[in-house]
Amino acid sequence: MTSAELANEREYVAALYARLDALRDEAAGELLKVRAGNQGGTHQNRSERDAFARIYEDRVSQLTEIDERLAFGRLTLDDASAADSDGVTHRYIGRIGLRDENLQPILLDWRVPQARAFYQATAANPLGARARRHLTSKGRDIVRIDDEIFDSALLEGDTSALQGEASLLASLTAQRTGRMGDIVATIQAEQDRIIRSELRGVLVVQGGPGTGKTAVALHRAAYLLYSHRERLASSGVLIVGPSRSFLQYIEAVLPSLGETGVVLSSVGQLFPGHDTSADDAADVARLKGSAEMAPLLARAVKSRQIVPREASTVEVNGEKLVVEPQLIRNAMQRAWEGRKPHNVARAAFNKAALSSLARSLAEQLRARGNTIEDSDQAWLREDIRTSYDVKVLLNTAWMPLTPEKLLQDLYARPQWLATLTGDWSPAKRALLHRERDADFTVSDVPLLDEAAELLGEADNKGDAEKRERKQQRKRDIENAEQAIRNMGVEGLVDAESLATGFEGFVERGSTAELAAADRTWTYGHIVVDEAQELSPMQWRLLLRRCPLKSFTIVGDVAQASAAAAATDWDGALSPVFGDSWRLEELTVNYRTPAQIAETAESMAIAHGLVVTRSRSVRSSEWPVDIRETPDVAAAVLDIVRSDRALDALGTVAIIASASQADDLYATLATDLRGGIGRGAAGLRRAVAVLTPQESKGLEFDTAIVVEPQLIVDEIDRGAAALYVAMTRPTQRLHLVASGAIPRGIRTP
Ligand SMILES: Nc1ncnc2c1ncn2[C@@H]1O[C@H](COP(=O)(O)OP(=O)(O)OP(=O)(O)O)[C@@H](O)[C@H]1O
Repeated sequence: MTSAELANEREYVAALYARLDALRDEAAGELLKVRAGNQGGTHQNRSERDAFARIYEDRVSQLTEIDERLAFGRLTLDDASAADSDGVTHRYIGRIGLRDENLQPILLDWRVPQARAFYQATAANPLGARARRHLTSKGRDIVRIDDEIFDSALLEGDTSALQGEASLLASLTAQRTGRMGDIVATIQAEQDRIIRSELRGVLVVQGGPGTGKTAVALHRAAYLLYSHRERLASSGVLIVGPSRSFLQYIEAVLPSLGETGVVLSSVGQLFPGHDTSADDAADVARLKGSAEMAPLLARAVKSRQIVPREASTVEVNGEKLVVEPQLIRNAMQRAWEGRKPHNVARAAFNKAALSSLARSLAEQLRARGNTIEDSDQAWLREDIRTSYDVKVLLNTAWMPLTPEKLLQDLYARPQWLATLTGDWSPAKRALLHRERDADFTVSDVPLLDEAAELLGEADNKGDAEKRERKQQRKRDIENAEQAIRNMGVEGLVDAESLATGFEGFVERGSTAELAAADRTWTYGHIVVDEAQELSPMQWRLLLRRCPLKSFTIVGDVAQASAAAAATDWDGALSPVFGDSWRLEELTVNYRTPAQIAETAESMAIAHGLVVTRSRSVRSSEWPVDIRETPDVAAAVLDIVRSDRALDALGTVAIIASASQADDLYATLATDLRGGIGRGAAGLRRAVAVLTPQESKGLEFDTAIVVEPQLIVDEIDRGAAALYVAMTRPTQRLHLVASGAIPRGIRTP
């Protein structure tokens, strides 16, 4: 690399920033114009102008925010027709695409097909590229360039220029902030292939800890939103993660890639209106997650459609009428024929029962010598409908139900549960027992959803309104597309944002907002992270959210530690997707230094876990530190202090089983005061105290794993939990124990 080359790049990137500033000024000018013209016209004209004003505002802030690392790469391509005297063309790759005044591209969005070679070219398969250059910037300035040459003709005898991994290593050793950042500048070829894999079907990405599964899943979401904007704008993308703290950790990645229209949800939040984070004991969670809960709930609903054992007498306007059980049974039969959910079918049941009752009443009155014309049927029906006795009779036979009530009854009424589970042991039934007012747990969420599916909406009006809202959203997007064509601003604004701008017209909300609040919403694509943890009931829920079965599923079966989790993909996925899913593997560990990864893998293998071996891209200077001491808290404090002395701004996780974590936090908080936090709150502090479960998917400069043998012994699937804990650090791992050190750790 010569200083002249660096100077050239500085000049080019400075010109890109100049263009960025000009575009921003232009958008700001347009905004002023739209605002100035914002009087008069029809209501619709005004509303459209409001919408455009919002678009320009967004555009201005997007162009302002993109300032960091606007351009990060350059491809050198063979091009005989190029104006360049060397017969080569350069293409710059960045976070957004830019064109000059003559509409010639001067910067390519990283997601366009022409940018593929930047991520995938190799010397063996250069994909038309002769060289690739990584640009490292500080603020707006380029401070370093690193070249990879695929064509020997371009080498100037100096092969030390082959240092493509330099910017990757720089980003990997950078201090962790407690929030995940994007990796657009350094996406690796095996990752890029997964990111750009086609939208259709089910893609499963398996990889050991730190292989970039989460990073890849998020960049794939950004890629799909960009490449399939038309389809995904109105249906939306859902990203599911294991916990709120995990969502907090990843939430900045998509906005930094310019994508805000996704729904992020933890598994505990997938049933709108409930936000759960606590879970049941392992054996209870395992039962609640098992597929046998689906037929049990179906039986529970069916058993709430009750044919009376004996005839009953109802009073209608002073007239006594005997109602035989057969009349109710027949009405139920009619309702079942419609194959509708319980609350919806109830309307058909009521209708059929009321008609039969009206007929019986008419016959009874006629038998007594009254004249009843056909035209009198209507008021007879009305009399029956408003009769208190009839209401009680029909409601007892077919009560409207909510998912919450169904589940609470099932848990709090052991006798009813017993009638539904004749083949269960009493001990198994007891697992479900709990008080009616107990809080719902994460494992209840898919059961609530299953129940809601079986029950349907209690009032059909709600259903109709939701359908209308969805249709309206589709119409808004079509109108927005038309408006964009009319105003000649294609490429500047997208229909999704413009349609959202129409909400001034009627308060409707963005696709993401609508989707998040609506249980019956079906998404265009779903990304599931830490997917190995999902139970069969959770998979059923997710499938209902995307019947088109367009999924990206990432995880590591060796890290499966939830009670109802699967230990192989086939077992987890075949009941949901059959064999129509494709598997990709990630094999390079970007997070954990080699000596830590090896120790963790050795422990995992010694405990019988099937790990996907991966290659660490680096090692760090700190060997795994094992401390055996009777005073664990003092040792942890000592390690935290020396770690802070080594790296005052780094992040530290203290990972301990639940029985230890709270006490440790209480002890350490006295010494570390505001610098330490428990659970998700710890992620905003220098030191976080977490259980292995809470640490899932996260990473820290240093991890201190406390009483590792207790983690193995106390937690269901404890070895997997310890494997998760040991693979969190990017630099240093300490193990502190007053008791035994788990098998496999001393002999890496
Ligand atoms: N191509 C890349 N360039 C730079 N950093 C990367 C790249 N790929 C992954 N990383 C970094 O490696 C770390 C681990 O990535 P990530 O959290 O996505 O791994 P994971 O496979 O989901 O791990 P786990 O299974 O342990 O949750 C993150 O800091 C991520 O930013």
